[in-house]
Amino acid sequence: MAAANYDYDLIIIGAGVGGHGAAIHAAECGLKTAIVEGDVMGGTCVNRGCVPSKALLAAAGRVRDMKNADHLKHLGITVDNVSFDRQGIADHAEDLVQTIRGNLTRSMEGVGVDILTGNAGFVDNHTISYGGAPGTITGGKKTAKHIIIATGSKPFVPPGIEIDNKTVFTSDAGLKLDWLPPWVAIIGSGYIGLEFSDVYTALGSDVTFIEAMPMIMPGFDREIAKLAERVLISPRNIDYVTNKFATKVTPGIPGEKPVTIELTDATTKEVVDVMEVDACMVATGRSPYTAGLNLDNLKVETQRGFVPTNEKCQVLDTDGNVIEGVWCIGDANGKLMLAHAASTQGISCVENMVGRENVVNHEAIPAACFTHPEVSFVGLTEEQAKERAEKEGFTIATCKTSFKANSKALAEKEAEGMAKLIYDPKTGKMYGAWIFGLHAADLVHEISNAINNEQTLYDLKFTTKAHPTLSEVVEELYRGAHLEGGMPSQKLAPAR
Ligand SMILES: Cc1cc2nc3c(=O)[nH]c(=O)nc-3n(C[C@H](O)[C@H](O)[C@H](O)COP(=O)(O)OP(=O)(O)OC[C@H]3O[C@@H](n4cnc5c(N)ncnc54)[C@H](O)[C@@H]3O)c2cc1C
Ligand SMILES: NC(=O)c1ccc[n+]([C@@H]2O[C@H](COP(=O)([O-])OP(=O)(O)OC[C@H]3O[C@@H](n4cnc5c(N)ncnc54)[C@H](O)[C@@H]3O)[C@@H](O)[C@H]2O)c1
Repeated sequence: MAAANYDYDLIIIGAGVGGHGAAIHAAECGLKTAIVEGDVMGGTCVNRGCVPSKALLAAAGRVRDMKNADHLKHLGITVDNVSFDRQGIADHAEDLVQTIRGNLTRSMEGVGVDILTGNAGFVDNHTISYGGAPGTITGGKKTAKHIIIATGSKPFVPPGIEIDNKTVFTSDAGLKLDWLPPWVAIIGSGYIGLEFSDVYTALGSDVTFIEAMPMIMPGFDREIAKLAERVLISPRNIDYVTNKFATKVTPGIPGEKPVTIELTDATTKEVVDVMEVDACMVATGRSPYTAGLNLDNLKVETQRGFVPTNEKCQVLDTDGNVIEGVWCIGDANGKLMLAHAASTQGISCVENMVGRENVVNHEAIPAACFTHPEVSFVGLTEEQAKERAEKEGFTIATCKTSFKANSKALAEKEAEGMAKLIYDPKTGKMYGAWIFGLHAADLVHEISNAINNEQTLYDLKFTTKAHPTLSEVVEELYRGAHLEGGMPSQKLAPAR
């Protein structure tokens, strides 16, 4: 039974991972819930993002490993004639998408969430209209006490770049792995660019990065980016240009006519080169997918397309006031464009709806780039932490450890890597952690959970990990951190 006078307690617009997380939790909390999807279930992550990209990375990673004769020889192994089937790898990704899309849909049906189809937009803050063809809203109307916008994002393509989805494409078409261009230029060296460079080079393509910022991997902690460059870029068939914008990209014809890319210097704004390559992937970020929601009816003005929200993900009107009953989560609010951030925000909104105060700490949300080896982090870079420390008047210190000191990594002969912790030596508060190395994506959670639970290094310094495990990399960080308040010896297990 929904709240008085409404069809539902909660309607969610968009069935991506954010919408899914909110729907499952709402049903568990006893809220009568519906989710409206204008396209296929699962959104970006399942259909055009995390899921197919990780399937490609898994297969390409195996190819890279098995072709790495040097590494295998050190383990006493010889493998001859490694080959792969491009279509087979593409099929693996597509099969996984189908499986996870089915699981996601059934999991919502299983807890009684109503699935409505068609594009949705607002009539008012408690009413949506849905069911028309994309871009139109002509179907039925439904009311709810609460409405969550979870409409996600689409690839951002800078002006001047012509997409033909064959020789010039974004991740949407790239994930289909229709062909393996001998030489591919990737515009943007963020998450998507890096992960695709890992896939392409493992499968034999050469890569050139075009990056607008003065350095590649500009979002990473500088020290980690330098090491990542030494391992992920320099030894591979990858080169790069930095401080250059791709200002004009013209598609080609595979095997006949090259793609041309006009490069403009970011400082002088002058065209400095025209590159010719076989293909070009555009990985220059993503734009919120909020058009068509009829946000005017709520007096909401988007900011570069993002829906303005407060710390609880409640939507704000043009005067900055909370619009009662309307929430926005995931890529559409732009707080942190990651799948698990979207779903955590969704759960948090539901908690607030049922009267349990909740605010997501985005500095405790981990992130990872699934290259081989992986990069992971939580919180701030050292550069950001220094800036904050200066502004807020505290000190920061860093502590580092190498995977070369870890027995498990050495046993695997994969000891190229480092971990770094950024903390306040007085309070033991952790502001950020960065890990580059084998299974970094899994290792970061211990630290992100600790930050979320507001644990300090005084709580963690002498915790124990099994030996030999990669987790001892994190143990090394905790033990190596210098605490000005002395050693927390009372935390040691009592002697027997
Ligand atoms: C190549 C790639 C790899 C990625 N890899 C990772 C990764 O490894 N880890 C990670 O954490 N993140 C990853 N991401 C990011 C992740 O996919 C997104 O952060 C996440 O999908 C955002 O979830 P969301 O629920 O906000 O939106 P989405 O997943 O985009 O879902 C939004 C849904 O809303 C629907 N919709 C939009 N408008 C309407 C409307 N008006 N009416 C009805 N329905 C509507 C859309 O059709 C869509 O299904 C990746 C992204 C890409 C592109
Ligand atoms: N493993 C993961 O969690 C994962 C994987 C893929 C994508 N994602 C998400 O998807 C989103 C999009 O990823 P992305 O890699 O496209 O974006 P990004 O923001 O990570 O990187 C974009 C890069 O492109 C550069 N750039 C922008 N315009 C340019 C231009 N005209 N010429 C040259 N360089 C230009 C930027 O300086 C930046 O380095 C990210 O926000 C990320 O959160 C996450």
